[in-house]
Amino acid sequence: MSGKIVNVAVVGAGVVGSSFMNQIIAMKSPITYSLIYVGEAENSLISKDYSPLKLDANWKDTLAKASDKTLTLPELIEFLKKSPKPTILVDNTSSAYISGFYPKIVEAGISIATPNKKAFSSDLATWKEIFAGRPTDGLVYHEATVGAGLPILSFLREIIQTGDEVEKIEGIFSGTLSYIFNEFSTIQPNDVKFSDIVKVAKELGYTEPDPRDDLNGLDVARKVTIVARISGLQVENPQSFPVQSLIPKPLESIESAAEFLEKLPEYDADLTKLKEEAAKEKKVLRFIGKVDVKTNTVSVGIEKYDYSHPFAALKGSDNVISIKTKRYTNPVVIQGAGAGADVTAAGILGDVIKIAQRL
Ligand SMILES: NC(=O)C1=CN([C@@H]2O[C@H](COP(=O)(O)OP(=O)(O)OC[C@H]3O[C@@H](n4cnc5c(N)ncnc54)[C@H](OP(=O)(O)O)[C@@H]3O)[C@@H](O)[C@H]2O)C=CC1
Ligand SMILES: N[C@@H](CC=O)C(=O)O
Ligand code: NA
Repeated sequence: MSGKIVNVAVVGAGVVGSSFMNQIIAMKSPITYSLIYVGEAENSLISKDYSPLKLDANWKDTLAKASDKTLTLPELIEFLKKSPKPTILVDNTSSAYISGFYPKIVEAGISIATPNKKAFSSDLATWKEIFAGRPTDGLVYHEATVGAGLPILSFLREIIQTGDEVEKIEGIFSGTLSYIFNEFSTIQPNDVKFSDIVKVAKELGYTEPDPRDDLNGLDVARKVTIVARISGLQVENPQSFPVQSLIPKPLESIESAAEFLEKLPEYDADLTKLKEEAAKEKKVLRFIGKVDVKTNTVSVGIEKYDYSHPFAALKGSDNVISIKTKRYTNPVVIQGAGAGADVTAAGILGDVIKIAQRL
């Protein structure tokens, strides 16, 4: 037993955040992970004296009954700065507002574990600030921002640190779009409608809180921005390279996600035509992200693959990411579920453990 105690503050208890809470509460470990703050959008549990909150498997009921108002980010930072133990903030939201504070949080010596892609895929200057690496900075781990719990970022960072050089990364980076195209565009003909599968992907918890963030290609563009930056490319932002959107033009200006999903069936014919054209060539459609370090190019969009290609046989919400490097001339291929609450939460908790071991 090391006797080490690490304080943990959790923001966001939605699909992924709930699974994270269940896992951290159930986890047995020589390090004690002391939950001192759990905040939802409206209410929160705060341990004002930094003693561990008494939470068990019924934490949701306890949180629902909590009367503390959620701290604003500046208030939360002040609270965590005064924590008497090393502290990790777990951001389980998709909030750009919250992740906009990462540079300040890190500078305050607070570490971060998060599946939230926003800060890492916004402007390059923010990325540089977050990873400035000053000796007093908090640590930042974000494995679940790409491929959910799959070990993609840890693998990339480790091989690069040992002197390897990434040449090409290519693959299916979206659990949602993997699931949708695996069901929609198959080797055996089917009459599956694109809009129906989008709804199922949302029900299964694969999509972003607003599924349009998946369909417009931006979620994949964000992930590709992250792996490209780790691989050494100075990608300015996820809009600085070609990204294909699956949102029908007339639906681009609709405000609510609910109205968008209601109108989407009116445009099913376009993608059905595309898949039938591919089928005539004995091909399937897949949504791909590509990084070519040598030519400094990044792109995101639909591609056609022969029935014999491994991407054509993909199942469920699997991501498959192929990484070719100076040493791995035969690419390393990492495949597995790239979305879903439990696998994503495990990726975040794994990061919490890695941070705690280093604090
Ligand atoms: N789902 C998946 O498979 C994967 C998800 N991710 C990432 O995980 C993150 C969470 O996704 P998911 O759980 O699906 O999304 P959800 O919408 O289910 O959860 C987000 C939660 O954050 C809460 N929230 C928003 N703003 C605040 C705030 N200011 N303070 C406290 N809580 C807040 C929301 O509350 P409210 O609803 O009240 O606004 C909601 O409960 C996202 O960044 C996503 O990209 C990464 C990999 C896979
Ligand atoms: N919506 C995303 C969730 C993980 O990042 C996806 O479908 O891949
Ligand atoms: Na990952």
